[in-house]
Amino acid sequence: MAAEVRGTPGEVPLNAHLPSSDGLQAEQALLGAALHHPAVIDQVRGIIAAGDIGEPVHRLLFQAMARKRDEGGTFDAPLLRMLVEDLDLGGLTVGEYIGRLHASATTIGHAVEYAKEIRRQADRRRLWGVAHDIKWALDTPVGRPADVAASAIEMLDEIVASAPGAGPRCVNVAEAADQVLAEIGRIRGGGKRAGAPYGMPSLDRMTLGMKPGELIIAAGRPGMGKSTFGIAVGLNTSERNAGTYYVSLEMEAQQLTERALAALAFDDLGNVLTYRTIGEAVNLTDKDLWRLQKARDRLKGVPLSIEQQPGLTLSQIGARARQRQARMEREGKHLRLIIVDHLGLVRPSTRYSGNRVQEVSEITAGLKVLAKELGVAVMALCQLSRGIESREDKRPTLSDLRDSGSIEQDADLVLGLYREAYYLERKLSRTDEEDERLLNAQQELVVEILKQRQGPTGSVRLFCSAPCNVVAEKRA
Ligand SMILES: Nc1ncnc2c1ncn2[C@@H]1O[C@H](COP(=O)(O)OP(=O)(O)OP(=O)(O)O)[C@@H](O)[C@H]1O
Repeated sequence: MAAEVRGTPGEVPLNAHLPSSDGLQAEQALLGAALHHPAVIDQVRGIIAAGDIGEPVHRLLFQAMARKRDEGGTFDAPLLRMLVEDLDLGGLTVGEYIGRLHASATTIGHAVEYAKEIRRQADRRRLWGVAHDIKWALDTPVGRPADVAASAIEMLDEIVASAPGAGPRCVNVAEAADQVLAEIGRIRGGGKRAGAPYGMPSLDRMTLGMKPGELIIAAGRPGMGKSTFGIAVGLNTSERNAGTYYVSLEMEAQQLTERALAALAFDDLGNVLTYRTIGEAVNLTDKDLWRLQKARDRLKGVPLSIEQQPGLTLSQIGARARQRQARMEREGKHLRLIIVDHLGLVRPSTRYSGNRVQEVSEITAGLKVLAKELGVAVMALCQLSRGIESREDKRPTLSDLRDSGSIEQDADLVLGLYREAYYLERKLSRTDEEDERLLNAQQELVVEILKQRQGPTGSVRLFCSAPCNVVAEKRA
């Protein structure tokens, strides 16, 4: 059987991958208890999986027990002997070992505690694994320290992300109903709705805001205003003190901030200050500079963080979002919204390399899991397929979602963004009627609610100044 793990700080022991004696005892006690009461396996499966069990023969027995329970069956010591190969464990067969586990089991009362200890030991072994990898990388003078750190963060994050007890996995429906009624009472009493507002009343009314755990897809053709919309929503949300994490895979933080400043400096008195002018810097008047100062003051203390590293994978986004959430909590703020700009630029894992449909499915499913795990809304901006351009009616539909049907499946809400002015402006010759339509549509963004899991579809017409990155409620 396995030897005990011993290590001094700074030193990675050779046997770190093996369970400690505490871990071994916990595994033996748990399996012994399960041999007397198979339901113990159901009880602990929210805490441990077979991969958490350190001793290979224990893992084998746990897998056989779990398989039986999955089939709706039960087991006892004789049946288990038949289910696993009777290997020689060095002077003892598996069959004999099962007999010992059965005979030495004392109580089932502590099964959950045993499972927690097994889990703790498994996580310690994983931590040792990371430490070992770091040490190996340091001893080997190839590779960049930043890459080693990135991979270590990813592995550490997997330990954090898979930790049990992040939230209840299964709730009783009556208790859930109590929670719904309590929430109704809270909102009727003037409390804020859970989640994050778009800050555009007509869209908030149609959707009830961006709820925790929701995946929202905001889709449109290039130039249609996806980033404009994403930034406007991010600003609105964070200005209402709802923490927002903007993952900008396309734009540098500076460009994004120029857009944010233009949006905040916007007034509807005709003093146009575009983000392009801000970026150019040379044509700014004193008044413009004063407006920019005011806009900058509005951003003080606003919980909006911009991630500007391109080429992030989904698990890197997840790891950074968790760090961001922890940091915001420490600062007394709460992360409510993650915006990914845009979905097509999330670097896929190597798992489905080349199969774009599977890659996109993996990313959208992962974003949905992230939303649920962190209890925040995730909005992913997404490009629509070129097919629209050859249609007479260029308003977006669900079938224009490129690459994968899973976007539509995984999303709780799909918003199609459409600016008719974009197309009319580019027409070589316009009829009088089109000229009039252009006049009306010049400052309009239509948000088509193409799918809403918990509500109606429909469309919302918003005011939009694309050059100033403003999207807002239309004046009556
Ligand atoms: N100064 C300006 N004058 C006129 N139009 C502008 C100006 N600045 C930006 N725009 C327009 O605003 C739109 C920018 O939209 P945005 O970047 O939000 O689109 P997007 O859907 O995110 O596009 P992409 O997919 O190409 O990133 C573009 O159509 C662009 O032409």
